[in-house]
Amino acid sequence: MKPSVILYKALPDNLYQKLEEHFAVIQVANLKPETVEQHAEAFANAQGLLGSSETVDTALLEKMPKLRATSTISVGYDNFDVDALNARKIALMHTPTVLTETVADTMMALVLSSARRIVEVAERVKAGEWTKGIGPDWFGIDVHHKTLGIVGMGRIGLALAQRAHFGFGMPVLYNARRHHPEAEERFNARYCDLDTLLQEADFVCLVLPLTDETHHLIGAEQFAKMKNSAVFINAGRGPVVDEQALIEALKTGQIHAAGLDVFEQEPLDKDSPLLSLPNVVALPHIGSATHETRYNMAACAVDNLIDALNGKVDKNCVNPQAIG
Ligand SMILES: NC(=O)c1ccc[n+]([C@@H]2O[C@H](COP(=O)([O-])OP(=O)(O)OC[C@H]3O[C@@H](n4cnc5c(N)ncnc54)[C@H](O)[C@@H]3O)[C@@H](O)[C@H]2O)c1
Repeated sequence: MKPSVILYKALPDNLYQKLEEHFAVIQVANLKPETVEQHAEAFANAQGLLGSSETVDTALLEKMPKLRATSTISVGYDNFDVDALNARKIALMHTPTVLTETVADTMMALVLSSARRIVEVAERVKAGEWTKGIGPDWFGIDVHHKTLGIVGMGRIGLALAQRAHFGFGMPVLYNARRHHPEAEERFNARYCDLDTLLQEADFVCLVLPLTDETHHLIGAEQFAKMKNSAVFINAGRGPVVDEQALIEALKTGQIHAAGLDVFEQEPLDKDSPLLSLPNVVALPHIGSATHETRYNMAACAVDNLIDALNGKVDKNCVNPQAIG
């Protein structure tokens, strides 16, 4: 008999079929308690779990006593209780690498659109305000040859450094938990402590995972250290930044502008002050959201679940040591 798996995200037809070749698939809309209640038997029998974005905590795991592997269609996995998975030797698979270049593109788009006010001025053109030659109230600030600071020099940070260095002639500073010789050799990136990066960078770009250590890593004290001309970019996870402090820094001119793909609460509240500030570009968490990349992530997650339920956790497994 094929192992049962719960799928909580829509998949392209061919990937759904592939999953069905290996498993008995039960598709559900989400992982909310009422959904779990409604499909209690399916959850009780499931050995695998595949989807994205929803919270996987001890309460859910208790409903899934046979679970052996979870596969998330994302690289970030802060929505999983990893300690609880480890305690039960449940594999957690994710999709690094396939989305790296696309997220770096999104970050560069945020850098450019925040500095050059692309969204704001395009809206003014659409509103019919371009009635004569433009003046300084339409101007932005330069990107090329400015200093780009990357907080979190991992896969995506490296791809961003490549774009900044080769594409825009930007000196690159970075802060991470360890030195990154590849970034230093290929992109002439300079390692520095966080305070130095905040003080020296014209663009402060965050692409960090959300952990206990990174929660609210950037708050009032950190914004105070940035240049008044600094542009702040966050494409990692919203709660890495104290959003109230960010709003204050933007309102008071402590920093120049922000480009944000992630927020403390998602979807962002329609009454958030961030949405009425002209110096903010706010995106709906689209870092990896292209047709090609989202397909590749889903395909990777399907392969990951097949591998994990066959005992293969040498690739794309977050917790191989816990599986034993
Ligand atoms: N906006 C989006 O749609 C989107 C898409 C993909 C990934 N992400 C986020 O980006 C994160 C990074 O992805 P990645 O593939 O580059 O991961 P990665 O693991 O390759 O890189 C993470 C980097 O952060 C560093 N880091 C971790 N904790 C730190 C700390 N306390 N201080 C300084 N540096 C620290 C690590 O050393 C590493 O260099 C993901 O965890 C995810 O949360 C967002």
